[in-house]
Amino acid sequence: MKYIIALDQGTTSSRAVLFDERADIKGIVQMEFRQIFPQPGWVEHDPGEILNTQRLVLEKLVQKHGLDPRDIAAIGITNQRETTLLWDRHTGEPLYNAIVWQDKRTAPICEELKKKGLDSYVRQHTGLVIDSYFSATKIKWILDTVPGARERARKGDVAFGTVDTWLLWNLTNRQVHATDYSNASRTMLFDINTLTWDKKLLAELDIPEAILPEVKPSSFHFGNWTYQGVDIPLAGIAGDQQAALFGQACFEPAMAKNTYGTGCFMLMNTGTRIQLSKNGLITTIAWGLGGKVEYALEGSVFIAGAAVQWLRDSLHLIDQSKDTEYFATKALGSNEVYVVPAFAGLGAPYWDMYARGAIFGLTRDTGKDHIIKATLESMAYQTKDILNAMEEDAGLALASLKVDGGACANNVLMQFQADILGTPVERPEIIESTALGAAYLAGIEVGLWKKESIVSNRKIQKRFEPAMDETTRAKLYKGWRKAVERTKGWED
Ligand SMILES: Nc1ncnc2c1ncn2[C@@H]1O[C@H](COP(=O)(O)OP(=O)(O)O)[C@@H](O)[C@H]1O
Ligand SMILES: O=P(O)(O)OC[C@H](O)CO
Repeated sequence: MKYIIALDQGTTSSRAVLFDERADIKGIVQMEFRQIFPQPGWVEHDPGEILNTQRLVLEKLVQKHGLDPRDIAAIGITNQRETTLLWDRHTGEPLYNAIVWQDKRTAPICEELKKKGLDSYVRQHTGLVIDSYFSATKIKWILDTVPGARERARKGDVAFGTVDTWLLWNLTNRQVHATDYSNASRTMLFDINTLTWDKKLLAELDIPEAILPEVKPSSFHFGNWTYQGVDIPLAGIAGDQQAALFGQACFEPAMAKNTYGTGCFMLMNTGTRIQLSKNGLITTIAWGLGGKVEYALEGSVFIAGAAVQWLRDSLHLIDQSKDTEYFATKALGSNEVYVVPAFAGLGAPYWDMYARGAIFGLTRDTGKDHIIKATLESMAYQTKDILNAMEEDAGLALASLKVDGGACANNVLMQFQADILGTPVERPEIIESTALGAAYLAGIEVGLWKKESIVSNRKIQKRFEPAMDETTRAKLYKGWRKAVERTKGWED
């Protein structure tokens, strides 16, 4: 029996997932790591913790299942995207903590770019909107802030990477400095038309080209992880949301999935066509595979499951994420409270770096249950904002929404999602689509699987049918839009 391991380096935890030849999950080892909030709006990770937790879960998984390293056909890497690391090529020492995708400190740099009138250039070339979400301004901030950093970078002593690149470089014993097309397309420095780094944007931000990784297909033999003397191919890399699109077998244009993790990310395959959104979505590379690159439209919501963590860790209203289902059930039928979790500004389709969170509709009888329920519902409302934009861009209505990610295990949330969309919601048997996608990409490269067989492997576990009348749906959604309007531009 041969195995594939997926390394899923997420925003809040590092996971290693073991798949057998049938792509069934045989084991998962997971470790959370620290979220560092040095100032309001700033979010950092310790690069050493990212690496150590990821290495530990990988080694634990291999040991726990008594795997012979020769039976591990390949490893795939998938990762939280945009999060930015710079390190010394000689010592491996990071120049600064990893600046996480949610971090808002570079909003002023974005304003400068906007003032220079670069919005449409950025859109045309990178498919993105100018926002602190993407890596480019985070790189500039580190180069501007760490003494001597830019000089060292010019001399070729510094490497930049998103998390996949950091892991790959370390797992290959500092041999390979590379990334894949899907991750490169999240930097705001990569031209998605020509598939090259964009010289004009590099110059505007004063980022030396010498720090950049090589860009390769997502299914590719990047290098080896040597374990107990055996070389195991690192044969796939993709950003976690693109990996989930792959894992859900969304291979044809107009096929879409929505992942409910820390954030919420809906991606729709647009094939080999670059489609620019008229409704606040971004255009991204889905993957590079079989000698071509495919694209996707994406709606990125910054806070989804993270709002549930806020209920747990900051408000102490619940002990565990899954408790939300119990409390929300107690408040079913009451819909007057809205939580807008704009803790890190608002992403698609609003793109407001200055929005901040708020709770609306409080009355004397509002209790814990209502706030918990409204927090869950905020994920569904944000998803509706995105789906509306996507359907308008694509000129079609989705027959059903494919879901995955940690929070899609919540039945109350999924039923409300179907209700508020008026569209059925399909939950697959394997909700670890991200890891599955990374495993598939690696397995294809080493000849274990074929893309065609992946479609027949996907099984639905539960389908949620809409049960809400149109008048109620319209009334509730109107309330949500009103609430969102009032959170915009809160921070000066
Ligand atoms: N049953 C649940 N109900 C609501 N939220 C949940 C539930 N289970 C997990 N979550 C939320 O989902 C997120 C974890 O999902 P996961 O896909 O592991 O995220 P990530 O890859 O971003 O770390 C957490 O934010 C957690 O609070
Ligand atoms: O860690 P996740 O699963 O919330 O994903 C984060 C995204 O990749 C950020 O763009």
